[in-house]
Amino acid sequence: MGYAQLVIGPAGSGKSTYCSSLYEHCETIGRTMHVVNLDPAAEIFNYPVAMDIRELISLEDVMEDLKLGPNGALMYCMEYLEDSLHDWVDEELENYRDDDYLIFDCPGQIELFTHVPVLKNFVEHLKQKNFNVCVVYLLDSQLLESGASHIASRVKQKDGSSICKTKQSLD
Ligand SMILES: Nc1nc2c(ncn2[C@@H]2O[C@H](COP(=O)(O)OP(=O)(O)OP(=O)(O)O)[C@@H](O)[C@H]2O)c(=O)[nH]1
Repeated sequence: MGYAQLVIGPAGSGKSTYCSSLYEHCETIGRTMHVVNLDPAAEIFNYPVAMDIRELISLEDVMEDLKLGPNGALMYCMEYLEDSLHDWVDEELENYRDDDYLIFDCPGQIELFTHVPVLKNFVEHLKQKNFNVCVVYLLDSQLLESGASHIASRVKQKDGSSICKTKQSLD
């Protein structure tokens, strides 16, 4: 069995910092772990990148070729990743032994979790590949003082669609 930890949370909440600290900690205590970059927009890393979505697809290429903005291009990249679960992802996972620990540094855009099932399917795929999966959700602790100011409350409408409530509407 392999072990996987998905690190998620809003942009700038400290996901990459957490991954890099965890990597350093594991090095110090003599444990092996590998950090995977799942953010096609990431450019600078403070940890050795073991597996990198940018080897599969580049955000810049998508923006240029498909004339998309950064958010649309990110969505495209992640759906491309989903389409590649049984080839690129599986081939990359083959490089890791049964008892290896993988940490996935994920993109922060909330749409990837609310609008499309990409990350959910990614987790399901890891589980099918015999990975024991957990998720770490990071949040700036200062935001805890005022929940309504940052939590977008998803409300089901009568027709089954959902809307997001912002601070103003919550107030
Ligand atoms: N004060 C403080 N700053 C932090 C902490 N963790 C991260 N930072 C800083 O916050 C900024 C963003 O950190 P990142 O690790 O890049 O955050 P991220 O969630 O990976 O960001 P995205 O990749 O843009 O989604 C950096 O300048 C970090 O140095 C923390 O625990 N405390």
